[in-house]
Amino acid sequence: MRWSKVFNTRKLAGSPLEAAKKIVVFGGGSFGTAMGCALARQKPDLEVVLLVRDPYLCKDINQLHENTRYLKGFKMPPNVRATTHAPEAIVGAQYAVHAVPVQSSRAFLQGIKEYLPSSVPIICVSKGLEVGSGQMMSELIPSALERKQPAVFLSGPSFAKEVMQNRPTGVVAACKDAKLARTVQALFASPTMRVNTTTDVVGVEICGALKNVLAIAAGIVEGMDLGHNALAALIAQGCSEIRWLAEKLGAKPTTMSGLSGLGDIMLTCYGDLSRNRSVGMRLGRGERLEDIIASSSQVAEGVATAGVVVGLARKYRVSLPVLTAVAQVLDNNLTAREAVFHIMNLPQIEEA
Ligand SMILES: NC(=O)c1ccc[n+]([C@@H]2O[C@H](COP(=O)([O-])OP(=O)(O)OC[C@H]3O[C@@H](n4cnc5c(N)ncnc54)[C@H](O)[C@@H]3O)[C@@H](O)[C@H]2O)c1
Ligand SMILES: O=P(O)(O)OC[C@H](O)CO
Repeated sequence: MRWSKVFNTRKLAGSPLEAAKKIVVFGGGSFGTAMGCALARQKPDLEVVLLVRDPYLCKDINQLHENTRYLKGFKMPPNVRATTHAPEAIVGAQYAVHAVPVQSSRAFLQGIKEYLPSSVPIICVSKGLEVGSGQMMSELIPSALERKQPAVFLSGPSFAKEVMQNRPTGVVAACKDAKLARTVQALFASPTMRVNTTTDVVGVEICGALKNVLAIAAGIVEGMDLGHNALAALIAQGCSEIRWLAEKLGAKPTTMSGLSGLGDIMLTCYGDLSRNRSVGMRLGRGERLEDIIASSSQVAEGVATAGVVVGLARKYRVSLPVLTAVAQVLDNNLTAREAVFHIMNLPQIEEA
């Protein structure tokens, strides 16, 4: 009740949502679609354009008002449409929501940079670290565009399906420019979406990337049927490891206990809808990674990010037994059973 009162007073004329006429969404997968629809539901005359690659999916979205590949069975608001034509998608847009998987983001951004004015804020929802460069999205975006671009990093516990169902969700908008973070807060805030703000971009990004790796570990424990005790101990250890690395990178401790930290860790490690957790579950049951990836049409960012974490652990001289064991299992250097044995037989420690 209190939320909706705040919401009603905030949505006065002159708000960012009121001023917005068109928003482009890069990537018409599950989360791009869900966040595009969340915006479109708030303002029927807002034009939301999904930039997609597949002309068949594009046709379905425009004719059936349904994303038949990524969110089958959900009707999309009539003010959401799709196109495969980047210049047409981008022209006149006041904001760009970036929902392309991290490993494809550099090539994607290089491809559209000439059409995207340098003043248009990117609202990045992708979570992960780039293989090779080790960069976070806040580093990758200016690097790929070869210029400064205003960017906000929106993260937190938010399964696409539940956003699409308009179920209550809380996220955090991170930007060094607090005013821009508040603009994005006002854009997405609704009676079913709470948006906190922070200037801790590094903290929000590292938590969002590493929780995917931890969710794979949680899935492995679940898939091996090791029990509730093991799962809780693993997640607690994983939280410590994320905190150790995040602190080295300059993240704020409060971010760890916030929506993008603990909130998203809990959702992804325990929630059945997590793709990363389900990759882990299948690994824990003995399936091969190649087969799991071949049978899935959706991205599990933790698979690529796990390898990057090994490099970060080395670079910042921090011991991350659980997170680095995930990379070892994914690379076939350890079986899931060996990884568990290895972690259980590490020296007993004082809690830190
Ligand atoms: N699904 C969720 O619940 C959720 C929630 C929060 C954040 N995220 C993050 O959002 C990002 C996108 O995830 P998703 O769930 O939408 O993924 P998805 O697998 O459902 O869809 C990915 C989309 O990106 C497109 N794509 C892939 N490579 C591309 C390229 N080179 N150029 C252009 N488009 C390309 C695909 O065609 C597809 O439309 C990920 O980083 C994910 O971690 C997802
Ligand atoms: O399905 P996952 O594992 O990619 O997780 C989705 C979101 O990041 C949850 O907040």
